[in-house]
Amino acid sequence: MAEQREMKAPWHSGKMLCVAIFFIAAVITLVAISVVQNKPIQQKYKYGIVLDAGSSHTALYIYEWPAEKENNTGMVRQRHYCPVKGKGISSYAHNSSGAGLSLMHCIEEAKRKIDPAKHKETPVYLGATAGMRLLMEQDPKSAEKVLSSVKDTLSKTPFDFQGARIITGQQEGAFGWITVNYLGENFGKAAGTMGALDLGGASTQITFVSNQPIESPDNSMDFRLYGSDYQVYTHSFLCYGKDQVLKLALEKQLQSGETLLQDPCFHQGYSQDKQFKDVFDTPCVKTINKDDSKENFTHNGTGDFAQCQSSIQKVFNFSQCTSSRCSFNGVYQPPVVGTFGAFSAYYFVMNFLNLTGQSLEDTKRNLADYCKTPWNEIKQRYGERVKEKYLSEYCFSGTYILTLLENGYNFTEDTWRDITFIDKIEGSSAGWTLGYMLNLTNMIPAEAPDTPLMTHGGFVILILFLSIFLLVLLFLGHRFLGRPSCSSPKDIV
Ligand SMILES: Nc1nc2c(ncn2[C@@H]2O[C@H](COP(=O)(O)OP(=O)(O)OP(=O)(O)O)[C@@H](O)[C@H]2O)c(=O)[nH]1
Ligand SMILES: [Ca+2]
Repeated sequence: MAEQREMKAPWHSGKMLCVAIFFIAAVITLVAISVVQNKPIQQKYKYGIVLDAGSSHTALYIYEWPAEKENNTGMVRQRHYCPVKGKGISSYAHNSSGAGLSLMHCIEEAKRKIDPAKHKETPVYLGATAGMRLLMEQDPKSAEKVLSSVKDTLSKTPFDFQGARIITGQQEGAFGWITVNYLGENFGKAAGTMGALDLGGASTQITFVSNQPIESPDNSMDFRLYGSDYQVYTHSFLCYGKDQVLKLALEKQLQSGETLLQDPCFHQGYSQDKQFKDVFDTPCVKTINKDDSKENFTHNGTGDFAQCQSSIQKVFNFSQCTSSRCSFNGVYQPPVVGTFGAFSAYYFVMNFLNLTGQSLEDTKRNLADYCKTPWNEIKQRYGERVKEKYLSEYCFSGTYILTLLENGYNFTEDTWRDITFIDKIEGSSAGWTLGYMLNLTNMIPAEAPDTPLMTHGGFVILILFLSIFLLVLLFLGHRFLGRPSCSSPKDIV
């Protein structure tokens, strides 16, 4: 009996412990199950649409991101790209209603790509760049009509239309810089940011964080992003996109009133009759120094890189500079520093010419070889897969890119290595559109978002692990130590 009394107290406390453990395990398991059930494993996505109304063409981008992580860097990704058929919206100056209509095919595609239940909450933005800036300068009434036409079309879509406007060159540069650094997840990190080089058809932008104070307020933008302050140098050169520079270069060569143009930037054997108005019909070409009685000129190629470079240098003014240092045309620019991502036409051209990832010297040598290749050989080699207009211009465009980077922005043999020619980063195109949308939807916070101590998945796994651990503990306790603790009184006797 004495033995029985001695055993009674441990049996009672053991039973209590046993019940407590069962209770805790059950509660934890229930919590874990409810956590798993309440939060679907499948992410909920949000969408945003941006139309890039460029000078040469318009493109529609659909972006998507997990709804619960919209403030984290690198979360927004490009889901879909739709190139609008035909030319840019500024080409509809004399047929403005055509501008809105031209977007319909891509809008229909966007409707199919995005879940109809999400259409109403999906913002759509249109930003127009240098082509519309030039049209606004040349013919503001037509520019307004073109903008009204695209606004009209976009406001009739099921999406949440947020406006169609001409963005400034400064915004274009800054948002391109935000895009590449957002996709590269560079914000808030010690490693620093990447500069952005964008070459369009009608303008070109250079944007980077300088290691010197920025002398001109027009070229300076301040951002606080993810807890870090950035002072960015940016400049957009209107008329220095590759299509407009071609017109400037032709105009310089046509100034003598010739109707036969021997052009070193085109391949030997290339010969095309062209209209003077195609060269002079732009506000970028100011001097109208032609013989009005003649409509056409013959454009012949001679294929000489060195002469092409000297001819292109004439479109830059290197002589006037009122700041401590300039790029060209009297525009202040601090020395280039850090890495750069070069996209849009920089990529199209350098990728076609296979000139990415080479030293400046090799790039020049290879480009010189390409330029001196006769036109019929070029057509034979690439004619099947490349549009003839693009094909004829690669020697000119490559030479312009080298001249702009080396003589214009002052990249050297050394800093040339810091330039990467990029098309996409992690599947999303490099360009201003993503940065523009992130800004307008307030998705780039000034401060780094509070990171939860643990991800949702990690929390679920931890809870399950703890539950299993407690059950194992209970089993072991029961098996080896606690026979008395979780057994019936009969067993003890
Ligand atoms: N070779 C080649 N050129 C292209 C391609 N796509 C566009 N281009 C040309 O490259 C130049 C720049 O194109 P984009 O970056 O789209 O220019 P954009 O946005 O229309 O012009 P901006 O308003 O000045 O930015 C233009 O001259 C285009 O005609 C391509 O796939 N291959
Ligand atoms: Ca562009």
